[in-house]
Amino acid sequence: MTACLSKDTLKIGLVSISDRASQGVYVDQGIPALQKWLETALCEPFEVETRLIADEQDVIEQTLIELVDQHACHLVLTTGGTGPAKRDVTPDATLAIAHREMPGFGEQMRQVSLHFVPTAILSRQVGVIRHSSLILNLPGQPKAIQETLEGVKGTDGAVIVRGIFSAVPYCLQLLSEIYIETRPEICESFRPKSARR
Ligand SMILES: Nc1ncnc2c1ncn2[C@@H]1O[C@H](COP(=O)(O)OP(=O)(O)OP(=O)(O)O)[C@@H](O)[C@H]1O
Ligand SMILES: Nc1nc2c(c(=O)[nH]1)N[C@H]1C(S)=C(S)[C@@H](COP(=O)(O)O)O[C@H]1N2
Repeated sequence: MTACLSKDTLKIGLVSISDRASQGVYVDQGIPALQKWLETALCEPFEVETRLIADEQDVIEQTLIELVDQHACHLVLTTGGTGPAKRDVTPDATLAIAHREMPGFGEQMRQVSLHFVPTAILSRQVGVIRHSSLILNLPGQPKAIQETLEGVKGTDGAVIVRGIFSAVPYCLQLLSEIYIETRPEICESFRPKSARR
């Protein structure tokens, strides 16, 4: 296992955005799927702040602001509400509270997801920076969490299209100097040689 070198503990906000899960119509699978994937992929302990909320733009905005500004999450992952339906407003809320956009994350997620479903093009998911935090929208299907974070692999396990999490450790390092490593068999992360510790 790779040595964990960060002095600060990584703090991650996990936000499941679903009308029905938040009303108890079905059990939320978003937060458990996010947490499970992170436990598998990250080589070091991390803290989470979780929220299960309805598809209401003002509630989503306030939740993202709270997780970044009050809880100082280095990374916030949302799941759900990225499509074209009227109540799918996660990307709109994310952009409304963003300081800077990171278009590569949305582009790469759609690339990855097109290998799984032709309707991947319907996801309006975005990646943004607020202060020193990275916020990424993942689609709502629980299986989309692993797909987009980990990418597309062949039957032999070889990577066909890289998942977005490959770029997350270096992005966090550039934003807040936190240094995290991933387990390469799950998701190999990259940083320039000069940035490696
Ligand atoms: N938190 C969740 N837990 C379990 N399944 C979910 C969750 N969120 C979404 N799904 C599943 O993925 C599908 C697509 O997600 P999407 O975000 O578009 O939800 P939706 O159809 O707008 O409904 P809702 O907001 O009520 O979950 C849902 O219809 C549901 O089957
Ligand atoms: N990896 C992945 N991406 C996906 C999907 C999926 O199942 N897997 N579903 C697609 C569908 S059907 C829709 S409508 C959009 C938006 O989904 P959301 O509203 O659940 O966020 O995400 C797309 N992206």
